[in-house]
Amino acid sequence: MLVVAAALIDGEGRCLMQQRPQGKRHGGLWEFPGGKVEPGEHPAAALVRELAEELAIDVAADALAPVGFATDMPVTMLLYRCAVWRGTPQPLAADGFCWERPAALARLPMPPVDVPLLAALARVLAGG
Ligand SMILES: Nc1nc2c([nH]c(=O)n2[C@H]2C[C@H](O)[C@@H](COP(=O)(O)OP(=O)(O)OP(=O)(O)O)O2)c(=O)[nH]1
Repeated sequence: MLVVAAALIDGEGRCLMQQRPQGKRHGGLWEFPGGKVEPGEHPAAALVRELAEELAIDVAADALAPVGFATDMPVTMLLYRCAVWRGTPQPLAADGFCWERPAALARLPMPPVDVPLLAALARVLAGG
């Protein structure tokens, strides 16, 4: 299963994470917004679609920069970062969300595939 997700980064270097609804796989855990890539869909286009559906924001595909990928079978997740979008993110598909620096986000319970990707994001944002 190919999943795409976004690290939305605000002007203070904080990243948005959202809480998966109870009752879903990994319900209650904190995740990057995103979702499954549909058959034949370009991954960046899938992420633009998911961000519109989940957060009601407009993102241009060329504003998405790859951070890395990780696998926790059956999920392989591609993480992109994005610092430019139109609109104010709304938690349309989540139980809530928060903006925190990656070091603070590491304390939140999250699905296994997110752990190495959050660490990769922290390195990228630190410039290393
Ligand atoms: N969006 C997102 N999904 C993640 C993350 N980490 C992680 O393991 N996943 C998993 C949870 C889901 O199995 C899959 C994402 O698919 P989805 O969000 O479109 O699927 P869903 O569970 O909401 O919908 P469904 O399977 O009930 O149809 O990837 C993450 O950080 N962000």
